[in-house]
Amino acid sequence: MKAGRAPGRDEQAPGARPRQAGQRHDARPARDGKRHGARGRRDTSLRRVGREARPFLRARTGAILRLAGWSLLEFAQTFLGGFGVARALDDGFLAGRPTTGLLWLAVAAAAVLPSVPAARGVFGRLADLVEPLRDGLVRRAVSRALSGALDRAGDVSTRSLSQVTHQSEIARDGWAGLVLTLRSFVFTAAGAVTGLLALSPALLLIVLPPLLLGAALFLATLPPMAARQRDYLAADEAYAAHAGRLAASVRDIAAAGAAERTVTESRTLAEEQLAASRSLARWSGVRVLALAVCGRFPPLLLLLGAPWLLRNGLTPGALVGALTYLTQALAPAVQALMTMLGTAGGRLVVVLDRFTDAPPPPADDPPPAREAAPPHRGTPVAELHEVSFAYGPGAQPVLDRLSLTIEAGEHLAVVGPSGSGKSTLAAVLAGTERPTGGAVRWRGRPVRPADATAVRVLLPQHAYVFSGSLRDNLRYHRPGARDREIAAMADTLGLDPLLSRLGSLDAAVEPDRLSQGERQLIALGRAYLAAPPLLILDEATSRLDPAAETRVEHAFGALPGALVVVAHRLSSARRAGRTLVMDGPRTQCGTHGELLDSCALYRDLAGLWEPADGRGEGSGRREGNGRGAERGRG
Ligand SMILES: Nc1ncnc2c1ncn2[C@@H]1O[C@H](COP(=O)(O)OP(=O)(O)OP(=O)(O)O)[C@@H](O)[C@H]1O
Repeated sequence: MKAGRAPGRDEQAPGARPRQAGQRHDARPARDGKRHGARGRRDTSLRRVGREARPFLRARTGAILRLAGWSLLEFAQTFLGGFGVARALDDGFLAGRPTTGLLWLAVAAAAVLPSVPAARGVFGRLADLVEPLRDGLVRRAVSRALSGALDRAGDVSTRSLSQVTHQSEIARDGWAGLVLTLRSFVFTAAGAVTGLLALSPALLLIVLPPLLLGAALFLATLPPMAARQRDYLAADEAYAAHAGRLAASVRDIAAAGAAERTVTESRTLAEEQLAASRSLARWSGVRVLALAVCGRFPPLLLLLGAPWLLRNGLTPGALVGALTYLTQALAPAVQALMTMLGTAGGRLVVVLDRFTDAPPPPADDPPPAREAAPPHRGTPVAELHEVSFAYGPGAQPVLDRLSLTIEAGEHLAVVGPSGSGKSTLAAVLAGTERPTGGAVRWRGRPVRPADATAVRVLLPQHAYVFSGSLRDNLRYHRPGARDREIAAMADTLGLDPLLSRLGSLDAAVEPDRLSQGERQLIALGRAYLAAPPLLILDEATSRLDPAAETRVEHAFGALPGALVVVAHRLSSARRAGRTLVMDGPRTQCGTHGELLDSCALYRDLAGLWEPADGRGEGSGRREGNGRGAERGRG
């Protein structure tokens, strides 16, 4: 048999590993209801961040007031900038008094001078607001890592390390930028509006509507942009995690023949990332529109309304002063604020939410969840209808119009000489090879890759075991399996000696230090815990001794699903209710007794196997289900 050509759930590469118990950040959110889910997350994340921000800010009221004090200089500078220009024109140059004009210009210019000590003061006070945030975040990440280390190793420590180093720095820089920009905007806007009011209240009639409209539009884009930002980060993280696992498991993927599925998964993740970035870009477009309305429309409207304003008593100096406020102070401040809120602000909320997010629940918290409801005995689990298969257009068919029904509770053995197509049949049944003719159905429905994990487990000869704890290896298909279920499984399948040798379920599994038989036992153990509707063992017990194999097959035979065993011993075929004999495209199906009577190839195989099995056939014609050959072509 070709080991690992047909990947089953056990043969999934780490890139396809199911979610571990307690892993809260689902790297790849389901497409269905994705928006809905994102909305729910965003609402709670904003609320969570807001709830934690309020006491933080309350405790730093003094620092905020000191920062505001230094920022008053910015207010004065803005106010004098426009007002000085207006007075210089009206009272100086246009009134024929150039000296007065120059003096007012000097006043406007002098207002810039205090900006140097003001910047020093602002940055000094800024530290009082920013450093405590970072210290608090680092403290939180460290304590989370310590409690995580007590519970379990793994994801938590990786996440905490990123929080201590990278994410806390992003939060600190984002928070510092937000405070600086917000403060500057508030005092600049206040200075400009006061100046406009001082020059002529009518100016506000023209300037305020576009400013307010743009601000409203911008605020409306914030929640969806935060959600898109979060989706994008999640998609980015999912892709990065997938790529990281791929890099570490290229050999496993090749060994398990999971390349095609891995490529499909990579493509899906890349498409999700692309969709998230496109959506983010669309909202960025709306934000640019808001910026334009806010920053560019007021000066434009002022110029358009200039004749009306001048007719109604506005002086030319006041008009130029107002333009100075709009173009030199307000527009840059609005632009800086919106850019800040739209980029670093969104990131800040997302990153802070990671810290406010509750830590993952303990590993055993989630209730054990079977991946599929147990099938009713006797209902068809897998059906082949006139199935043909060849490895290439000109190649000899390996399967030729084979029809076969496998029912829940049934135990089917597949036997045949080397190269007769047993592994190919296993792959076609498992849906990893598509038939070139005919149809395969699972539980009455055409095979869909999306159903694969819920329907079947295919174990090849070479078992896939990964570095990690024994518990993680055994719970690979059922992350929620409890320790007592694992213990019961170990008892049933005969894993206890291996468990004792390794020490405990927490023991680290080093695949290279396990024998082939031990690896097979681990793979069989996780398949038993998963109890899938269809279990296909493609020589998956070949490295077990006959007694262990008997124990395992009896245990699997008692499960409610269907069991298909590519047998390499006569004893294995005799245990099955039915046996399918493959001889290239020719097949024959029947009970052990029927086949001994009617199938020369089976008799030959039985003769060859008997000595190796170490026991005679005796009168061992077991009762099968008596269905006989279903479809063969001789
Ligand atoms: N990937 C492949 N490409 C082309 N031909 C293949 C491929 N895999 C198998 N075959 C051919 O298909 C036929 C059936 O192979 P298959 O592995 O299914 O037989 P088998 O009964 O499982 O053999 P064994 O018991 O030796 O593993 C053989 O002739 C084999 O050479």
